[in-house]
Amino acid sequence: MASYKSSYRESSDQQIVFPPEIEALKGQCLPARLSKELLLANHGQNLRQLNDQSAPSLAKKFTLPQAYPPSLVPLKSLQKILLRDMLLETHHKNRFLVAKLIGAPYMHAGTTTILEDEAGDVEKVSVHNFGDSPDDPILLQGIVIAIKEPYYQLSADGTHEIRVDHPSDIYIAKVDDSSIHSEFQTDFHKEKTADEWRNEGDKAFLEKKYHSTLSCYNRALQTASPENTAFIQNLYRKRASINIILHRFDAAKADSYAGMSERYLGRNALLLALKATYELGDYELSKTLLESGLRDFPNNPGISAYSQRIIDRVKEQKHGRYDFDSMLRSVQDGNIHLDHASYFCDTAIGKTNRHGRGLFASRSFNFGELVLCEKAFCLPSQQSRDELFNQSGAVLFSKLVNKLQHNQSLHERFFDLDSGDYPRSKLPSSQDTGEKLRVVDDMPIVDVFLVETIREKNCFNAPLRSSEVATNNTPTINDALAAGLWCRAAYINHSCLPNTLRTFIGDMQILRATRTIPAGAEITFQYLAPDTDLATRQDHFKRSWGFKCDCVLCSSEGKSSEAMREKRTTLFHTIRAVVMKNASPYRVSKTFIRKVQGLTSRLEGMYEPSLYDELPRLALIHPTLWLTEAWRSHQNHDKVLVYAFELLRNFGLFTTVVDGKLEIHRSVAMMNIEMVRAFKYAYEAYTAIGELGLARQCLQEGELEYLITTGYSEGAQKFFDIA
Ligand SMILES: C[S@@+](CC[C@H](N)C(=O)[O-])C[C@H]1O[C@@H](n2cnc3c(N)ncnc32)[C@H](O)[C@@H]1O
Repeated sequence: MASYKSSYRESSDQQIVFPPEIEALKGQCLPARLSKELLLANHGQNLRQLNDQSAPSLAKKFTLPQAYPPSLVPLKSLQKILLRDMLLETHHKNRFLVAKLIGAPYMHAGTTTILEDEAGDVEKVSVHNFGDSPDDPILLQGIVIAIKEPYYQLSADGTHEIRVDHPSDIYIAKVDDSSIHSEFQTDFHKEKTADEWRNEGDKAFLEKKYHSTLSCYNRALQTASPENTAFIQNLYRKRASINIILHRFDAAKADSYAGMSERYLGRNALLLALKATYELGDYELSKTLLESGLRDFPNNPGISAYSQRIIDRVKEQKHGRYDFDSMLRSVQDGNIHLDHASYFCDTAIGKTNRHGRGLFASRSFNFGELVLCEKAFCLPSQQSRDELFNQSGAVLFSKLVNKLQHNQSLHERFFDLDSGDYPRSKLPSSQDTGEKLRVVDDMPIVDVFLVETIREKNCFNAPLRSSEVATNNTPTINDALAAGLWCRAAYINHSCLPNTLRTFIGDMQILRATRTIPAGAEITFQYLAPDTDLATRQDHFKRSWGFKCDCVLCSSEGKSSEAMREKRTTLFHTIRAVVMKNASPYRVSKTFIRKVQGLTSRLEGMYEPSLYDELPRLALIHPTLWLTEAWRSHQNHDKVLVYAFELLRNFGLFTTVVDGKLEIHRSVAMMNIEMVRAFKYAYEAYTAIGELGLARQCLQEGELEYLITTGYSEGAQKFFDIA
């Protein structure tokens, strides 16, 4: 979680220092503006320079002096402003600027172009987070836009520009747009007929320029005669399919409904509505659409193809029944966005005593049982991961903004997430219903700074497949961790001694119980595997999420004197250094093993029994794992058993053998793949000394823990080396 620090935060943390002559311009109108010719010439030069450079990177740094809120006011309630009246370093509340884009756009960290206002003044404008793309720009030369509550930015080098960060602050003018009261619009918008716009859209579609297609279809719809319903409905259907391609599912759903006529309850419109609702995860509505589709068009393969998919999704959503093997196969084919529904209906969001909101069990869960399986709200694709390995937080941010910008129905789910003390704007309410308005001037309101704060506090780093932990401890580039966001799991609070463990297959997050969870109990997991040193781990939690962990382990560890904690940490590092000299435990002499054993016993003596008798002892985990493996390489089965059970005990899993049966107490146990290894080694050792009952029990226990730590049972036989 939270490994990426956004650039806007960096810049707001570090105040920009302006030279005095530039500082003096703050809050002033610009004394002398560049001429249109000069500005366009400079722009052209920038454009050429940019073309000479390598391709612009999506994750290129962007800077912003300070966060400012998006406009929540409809255009009709804002007052127009001209460039000449705008003040530098000022956010012009309650104002809007109407302008025509007169430069060719170039894309770097955002889209930069030149605008001209209604008085003929010109200025550079840079629009960020708009989802614009170099091959298929949205902010085309010639279009008219309104910038709501514009921010006039001054840079330390004395350059200036209109800066737009919130996509909902850009309004693209329609044909004959009365909301912006401008003469500007007419020359560009009225130059083609509806037919011509549609044909141009079709042409752009064939060239795969989907933004252009959309813009042409919009113009065709705005220009078409209202009587021409067949033409209009056809255009809605066309636009619905483009919206599906662009993942604008809300708009696709609305367009497909608008594309259904009474006479022609169109097969295509129905299929499009089915696709859009399915992609939005509304399987109940998809089911209803499917039923009418099967009734009216029984032989349509496109519609019938949804039958089994919808049945499966409902089964997953309601009962948590998944085919994990097929999920795994899909990911192996390089696909990370899996066609599965989320199961979380057996959990509930509630208030905790000290940690804000949390997620609670609505029923009891047995050890190993699936508690939740959630499809990512957003997880960048494999290609983005490879390209921008170190920038996955930036990619996630950009994808989140894009998704929210076009799918207002997802806002409640996302914007309800924790944003710490970020000052949220109060959304306006509808006069009729009193409901919060999330759309103003037909644009879903997206506060990009809020999106980033939510991302930072709520995202997880995920591998492509958690099974990698069983074979490979360091992920390869293809299996690299990428930042993603899962909205339900984001309510889960951290505990160092949690009751669940999360794993991943592609974009599905799987959560299993690591002990029995009674109904009503809070569900917790580890945000980070806790560092052995209390101060270091508290520091991680503080820096990344702003909290101090007060779990039983941290509280008890806090009662250990600082001197004792320091002694433990120092000895732990000494053991690590000694062991690292002989990195592999498989080729070491017994004398060397005994040396490590001696040091480990000393470390054990530094854990006060009064505090740790019933708790994990984190610093002892690695030494005892090493000793188990070292004795295993010498086939000393008795020693393997001693250290395997010591290892389990250090994880907080206490075992006793009573009447030839293993009894396990796991109420404070942590779990990871090393614990599964301990069971594997104990199974092998018991088998070797002929204790077959205990061997079987260790194997069964280990297999269940394998399922929890990797997410599924595939690969367990190989891991335990059993036929
Ligand atoms: C992913 S959110 C978890 C849900 C959050 N509690 C909420 O109210 O939406 C992460 C935030 O929860 C809080 N949190 C999580 N674990 C905590 C813990 N063990 N102790 C205190 N606060 C915690 C912190 O404020 C953290 O930034």
